[in-house]
Amino acid sequence: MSAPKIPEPVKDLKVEFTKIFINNEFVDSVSGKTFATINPSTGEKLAEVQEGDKADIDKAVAAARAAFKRDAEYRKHDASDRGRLLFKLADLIEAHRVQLRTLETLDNGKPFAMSYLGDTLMAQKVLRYYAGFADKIVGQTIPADGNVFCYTRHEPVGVVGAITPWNFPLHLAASKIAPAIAAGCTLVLKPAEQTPLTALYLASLVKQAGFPAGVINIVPGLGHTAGAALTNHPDINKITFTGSTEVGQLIIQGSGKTNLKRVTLELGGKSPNIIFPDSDLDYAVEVSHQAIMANMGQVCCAGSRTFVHEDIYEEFVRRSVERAKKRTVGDPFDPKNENGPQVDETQLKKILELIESGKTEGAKLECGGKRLGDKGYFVEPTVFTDVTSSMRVAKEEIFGPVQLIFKFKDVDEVIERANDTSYGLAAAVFTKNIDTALKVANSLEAGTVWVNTYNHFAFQAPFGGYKMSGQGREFGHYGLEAFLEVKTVYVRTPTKL
Ligand SMILES: NC(=O)c1ccc[n+]([C@@H]2O[C@H](COP(=O)([O-])OP(=O)(O)OC[C@H]3O[C@@H](n4cnc5c(N)ncnc54)[C@H](O)[C@@H]3O)[C@@H](O)[C@H]2O)c1
Repeated sequence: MSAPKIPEPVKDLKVEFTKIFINNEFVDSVSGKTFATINPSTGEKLAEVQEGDKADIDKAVAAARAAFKRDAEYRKHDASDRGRLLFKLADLIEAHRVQLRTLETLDNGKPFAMSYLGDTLMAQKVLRYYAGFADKIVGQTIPADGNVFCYTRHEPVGVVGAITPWNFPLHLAASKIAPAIAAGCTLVLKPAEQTPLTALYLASLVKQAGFPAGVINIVPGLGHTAGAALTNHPDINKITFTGSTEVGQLIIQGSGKTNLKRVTLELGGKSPNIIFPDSDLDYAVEVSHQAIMANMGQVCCAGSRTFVHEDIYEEFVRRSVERAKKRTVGDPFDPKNENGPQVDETQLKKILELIESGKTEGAKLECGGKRLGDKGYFVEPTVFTDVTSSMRVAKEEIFGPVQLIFKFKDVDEVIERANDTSYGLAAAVFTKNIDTALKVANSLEAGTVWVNTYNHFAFQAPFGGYKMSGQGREFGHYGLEAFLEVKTVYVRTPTKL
């Protein structure tokens, strides 16, 4: 299929939805508090949003629990009705895509085309993928020993708490909602405080789509208050979380301290991208550049450690630096810009501080390294060489447009170095040699490995991390199972069946 034409953004879009969404109603916070969401391109306030806290989370969880009761309207629906609701929500996102994309770019700063490709389109796709699953969730009949008829039922895990980050706000909100609803759960979603606006717009579409009250609730708020209240809530059966490894650890602790709620974690990464000398150099340089620079480097599986074979190292570095210098940065609504701003001042400062540490620790800054302008949170595309594994830039997730290029000599050495990280989200290898490709792919400790490509995503396939990059999987059938409990039923029979 050819890529659809990207339409013009909405001019002077008014922010309509800033309230907490509980029981299909937009309401103010119990405390009366609000927080500001900022346009990262200008640093100016976009809107004041109602700030949910523990009392609001309690209300939302009570609404989701009531909607999950066995005699509630939602539980009496046919499974295919849940699929129909998800299809309807996807259609509504498609109908409102220009408003949603405009809002995403205003709130997050990502290029308008990325708001289409990375968010509204992904949101539609994931909702449609799981909509089809709703009436295809099947158990087994089991030839158990003894005089019994034995079968399993796959039942919804219950009330789900979903916590999302700011880098793909709409896409990740939809990615939590879709499998939870397909499985028959109800849900309370807390979007990231930096980018709450598209999730709140989505709330208005939830109501239009016809979801019964309480099935999907959306509570904007801060992490250490609203997020923590959800994590520690005794009446939440499962948390599905995307965000940093540090907060992932708090979520597991919260589960352990309270009711052992199920937990799925999609966390950070420091993903290796390995280039062998037989690869197509122009292609490998471009894909490796995009692997780290796309979405301003704010991608959990970004190719943040580029390992290049010594035979092509000099030339690869030369071309990568040339490419990084050409990358256009500026107003994300201007289609000629490849990068917009980083999401907020905190991220800007974190990235600049890590760049400084790289320079102090002896890495060679080939290009970039500075803030661009004094308005908004723009960072120059940056390339470092002569990086060693002990440097902070090599170990910590920078989450910015900073490429690190390392030199290697042979396959076993690079596998070892690539795996020398506490993360394990993704990895890539570029080579024309199938034996090398398979050896590397099978040896890397990562949840996803790309061969001769990067950042290829399909909702039909699972995604998730080894080691400290996560727990469990999202997407595909694996992602659905994460929202299901398995019940085994034995029925005594007079004879062996
Ligand atoms: N693996 C993936 O699929 C994936 C995708 C996107 C982002 N990420 C990771 O997310 C991180 C960037 O996002 P971030 O800075 O927003 O992460 P973050 O962990 O600070 O925030 C993510 C979410 O958690 C909430 N939160 C913060 N403190 C909390 C607490 N104490 N209890 C409960 N919730 C809390 C935030 O409000 C936000 O909604 C990066 O590390 C990135 O790699 C991972």
